[in-house]
Amino acid sequence: FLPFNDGIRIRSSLVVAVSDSDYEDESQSSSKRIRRPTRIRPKRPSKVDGGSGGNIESRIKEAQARHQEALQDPTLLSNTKFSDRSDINPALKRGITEVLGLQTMTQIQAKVYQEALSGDSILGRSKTGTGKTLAFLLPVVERLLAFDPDMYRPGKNIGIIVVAPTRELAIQIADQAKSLTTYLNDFEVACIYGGTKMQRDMRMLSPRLPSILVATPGRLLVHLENTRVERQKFSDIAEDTNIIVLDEADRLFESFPKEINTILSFLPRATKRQTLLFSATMPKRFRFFLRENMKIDYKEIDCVESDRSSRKSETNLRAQQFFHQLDSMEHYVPALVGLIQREMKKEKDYKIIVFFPAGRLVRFFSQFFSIGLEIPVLEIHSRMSQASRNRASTTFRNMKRGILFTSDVSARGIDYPGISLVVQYGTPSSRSNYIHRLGRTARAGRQGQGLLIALPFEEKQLDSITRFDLHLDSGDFSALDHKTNEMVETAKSKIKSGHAVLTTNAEAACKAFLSYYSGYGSLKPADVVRYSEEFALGIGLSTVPPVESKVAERLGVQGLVNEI
Ligand SMILES: Nc1ncnc2c1ncn2[C@@H]1O[C@H](COP(=O)(O)OP(=O)(O)OP(=O)(O)O)[C@@H](O)[C@H]1O
Repeated sequence: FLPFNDGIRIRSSLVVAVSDSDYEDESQSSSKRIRRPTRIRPKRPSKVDGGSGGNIESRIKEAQARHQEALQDPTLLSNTKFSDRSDINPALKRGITEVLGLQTMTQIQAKVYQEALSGDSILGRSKTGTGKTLAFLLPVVERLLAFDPDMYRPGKNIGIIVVAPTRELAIQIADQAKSLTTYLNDFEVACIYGGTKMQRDMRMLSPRLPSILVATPGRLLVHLENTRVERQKFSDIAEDTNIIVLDEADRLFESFPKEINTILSFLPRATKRQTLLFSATMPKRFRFFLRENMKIDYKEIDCVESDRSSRKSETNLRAQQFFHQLDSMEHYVPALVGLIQREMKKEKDYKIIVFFPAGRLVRFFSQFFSIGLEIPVLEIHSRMSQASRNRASTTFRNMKRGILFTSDVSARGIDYPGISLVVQYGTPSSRSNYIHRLGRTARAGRQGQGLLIALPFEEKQLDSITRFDLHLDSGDFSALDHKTNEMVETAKSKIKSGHAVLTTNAEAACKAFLSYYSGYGSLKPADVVRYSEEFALGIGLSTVPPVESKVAERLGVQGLVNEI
């Protein structure tokens, strides 16, 4: 974490009118394709947050089913029904029960509501899939409604800014805010994120400002530093925003420290605003960082620590966790194929997410499966255009059965309904990362499974995760049936002979493998190159494709690979 200077204003001296060019936000995307931004308008209940958008009877049924599922996790719900609380605005209650389809507050929702309504800053932690989104949205909207006109005027101020680390998560939060506020008048929700045209953001910010603005850090910062809305500097508008929420706060501070630091410096001082920080994980160094550097006097609400009944106390009780150790890189591809086939046979309504360590690996394997093995697979990673990302995300959300290959852009916060299995193909970089990826399954009382596949050289990394009570999955995935084996070999021979799509992506995947594992644990450069060569052979290439000398030097493998 970088040193943090909350309260010190860091401003760009140059404030320019918005240009027509694209801006990227999270450092992840190289795409220049443009997506129409989401203007989220309340009052029109729509198909959001797993809701059917159907008639009232079907929504009531859905709500009852959701409540029954929630009851399956004895640690999830509190004793408080939303309808029992007289201090929740009736219009918000309607949004919660009729649109979101919820009856009883979860533990985190009940605890945060109580505390946040007073305006205190909150550091909130509860396990993945326990309803943190509504836990922060409900009290802040309720507070906003109670503000005097000198604090907040609808359309003239942005009441609440919510920052989330990925675009999909920002969209999801905005969707939930829209559902919650469906029956409120004079209340708008807007969502801005990278990969879209700035001009379109402007249409969401003017002529009226939204009550809630959900944003990714990069795009928000661009507006704070450069934009004028109706001739007013956006940064001056933000000076009057008294409530800020940082969702997945540990990730935001870890990956975007400068951006978050600067964003907060544009807002009212910590003592004058309400700051809500949420995540399922609060690593020690993050707490230390907050204590040392942030001048926020926050209350801590930790629903994880209080849950001592569970041994696997940081992961979700309803997620069964398995691991499998690959004994040779030769098995990398067959084990992946065999595993997917096994799961497809095992569950009628399989809905599987497979996490890979890099976007280029995601791209290659989704094409290897879709083109080479005729097993359709969706992909989401930061190397796609935002439009394709959104399309894949919506498709997967609505699928009863399907497979998504993805990178860590989908690791946090994303709430795809009904995930039966989360596979982590390669040991994740940290405990937190493991918890968040696993948390895409077994949400809100549902059951699910997680399977971590450790590569032959990842034993040590796996050790640091054993505290999660992983059970061994000793299945022999790599023993493929004759037909599948033939298909794998045919796909590999296409790659060898220079298939237009597969070969290019195989080469990119191989470079990504080399690059990712070069910075990994205590692997020696010669070993990284050896494993990369074995990976290359496994996907049909004859060797690691040549890398630029500069890159080889950066990765510490100069002289060990072919350089150009
Ligand atoms: N009170 C409730 N009763 C039943 N289900 C709920 C309740 N509140 C939220 N949910 C459902 O729980 C699911 C997970 O909610 P949400 O995405 O807010 O979890 P989260 O705690 O933020 O998870 P993550 O840590 O992964 O971001 C959603 O499908 C949501 O509709």
